[in-house]
Amino acid sequence: MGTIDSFPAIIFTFAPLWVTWWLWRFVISPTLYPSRPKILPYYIPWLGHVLPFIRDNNRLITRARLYFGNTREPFALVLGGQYVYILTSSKDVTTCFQNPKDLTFDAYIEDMQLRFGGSQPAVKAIWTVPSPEDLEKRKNEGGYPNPHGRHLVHLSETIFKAQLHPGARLNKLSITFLGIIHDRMNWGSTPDSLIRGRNQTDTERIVSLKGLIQHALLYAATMSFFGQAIFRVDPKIMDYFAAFDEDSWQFTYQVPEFFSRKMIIAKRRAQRVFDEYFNLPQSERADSCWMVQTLEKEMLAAGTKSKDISAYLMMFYWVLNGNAWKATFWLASHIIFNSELNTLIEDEVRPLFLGSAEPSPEEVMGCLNNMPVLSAAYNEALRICTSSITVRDVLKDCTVGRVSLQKGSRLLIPYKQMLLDEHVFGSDPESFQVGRFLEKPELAKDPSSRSFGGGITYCPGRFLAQKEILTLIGILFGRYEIRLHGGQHFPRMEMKKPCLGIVGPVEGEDFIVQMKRI
Ligand code: HEM
Repeated sequence: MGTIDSFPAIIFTFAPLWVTWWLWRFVISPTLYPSRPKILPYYIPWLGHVLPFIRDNNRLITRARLYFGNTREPFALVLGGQYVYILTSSKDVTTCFQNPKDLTFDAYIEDMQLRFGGSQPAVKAIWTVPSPEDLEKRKNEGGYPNPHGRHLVHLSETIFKAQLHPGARLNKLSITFLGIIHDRMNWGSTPDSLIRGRNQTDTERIVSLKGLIQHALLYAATMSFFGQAIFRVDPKIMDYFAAFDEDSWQFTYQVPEFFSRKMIIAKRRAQRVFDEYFNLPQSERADSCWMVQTLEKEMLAAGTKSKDISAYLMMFYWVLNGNAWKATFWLASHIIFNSELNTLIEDEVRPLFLGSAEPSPEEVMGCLNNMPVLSAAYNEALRICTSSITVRDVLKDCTVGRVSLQKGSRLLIPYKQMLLDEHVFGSDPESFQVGRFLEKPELAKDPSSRSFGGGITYCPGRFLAQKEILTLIGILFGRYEIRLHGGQHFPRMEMKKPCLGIVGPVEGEDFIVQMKRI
């Protein structure tokens, strides 16, 4: 009874407060401070837009963009009491990338390192700028050149680039990486678990497209970066990773353990493999790539322990493997689903494999780079399936476009907003149409085409990613005849789970294909 009586009292007390708050926030304040980004109205103070953001951030951001008249001016959301600015115009994004001093990535990456299992002292050590004495000592020990005296996090960015940007080191790694893809795509290499059926002479099979692609790319990446030893520690490393990756959004959004047990168990298993791997003597891991060895040496020299090195490199393993197989899966699916495109791609890639001798991975790669339909399909597939978001923290009050951003806020760049801009990519931007890039190949260089991000966090793996994706597609449609096995609907993109990279297919959805040797 008392509760019912007090209900109107609560309403009468809080309603005026709520109305005052709402008017201040969404009417008075924007009038007084017109240069600040406008905030999308919301109803519950502090919580703000948290729930719709987690449910489907792209839908919320699109709603906000349209609410503000589709001007693509920066606007703000409120997520758990924090202002989060959203950029949706390529011009503003370019401005943001030109200001890495005020708009930084450091706090976000530090937080990720801690959550990935790095200890406080190790994370502190890798963020500490080395003293001149330490630099001199490292130089004398033959450490990786550090002329600007960078702390290890920024030094590792230069190490990523030294391995992954075009040059001798990338060439060496690519020969191993692409060679393994060629090998895994051999008829005899497909694991039985991926084969659903075969004819008597085993010249035709029914296989899971997703399984085939995921297996070949994860295996090639794991082996070429970390060598045999990681499989000796535990041959199931790829399974643990795949199980973690399936629900890795729960990790990003810090979903409590009770609701994310499957992901947490898979992550722990994968992390244990990395821990044991980095505990092995280095001589047993001599076939790992230059970058892994160099990062390990630099981290040891900075005083970090093997467990912290393992946490850092497991984070790298995630970016290495989280996106490429998904992009390849979508590209292959679109080719298979569209018979006209299938024929065009086959016409382009088949001649590569018709000779009596098997072409070398480098020969194949050299040719794949110059195939207009394949190139257009690659760019279109990336455009459609990208859901990456770049995060920056506003360290100092600054201006982007016509609005001023306040120190202490966070800024997000959801690339999907630009990749689906019909003013750039033409009508019906959500549909897959190879013609967009076939007719205008220069679209791939448009500032709105940013599947690999930009600025200081511009994906250093983009060159390798392109090589692995094109190689796998080239072999799949060049060596084999691939057709859908019976009527199947096109696999759906997983839009219900938040995603910060390339979107995967809905759990359990796949294309089951007939694969025939030619
Ligand atoms: C289709 C495949 C891929 C896509 C779409 C992709 C996309 C991206 C994006 C959007 C970022 C920037 C994230 C941000 O700004 O916070 C990024 C960062 C990064 N990517 Fe990729 N990536 C792919 C494959 C790869 C591969 C194969 C590697 C490694 C060989 C790799 C290594 C990295 C690294 C190390 C970073 C962090 C860079 C830094 O913070 O300095 N990526 N990637």
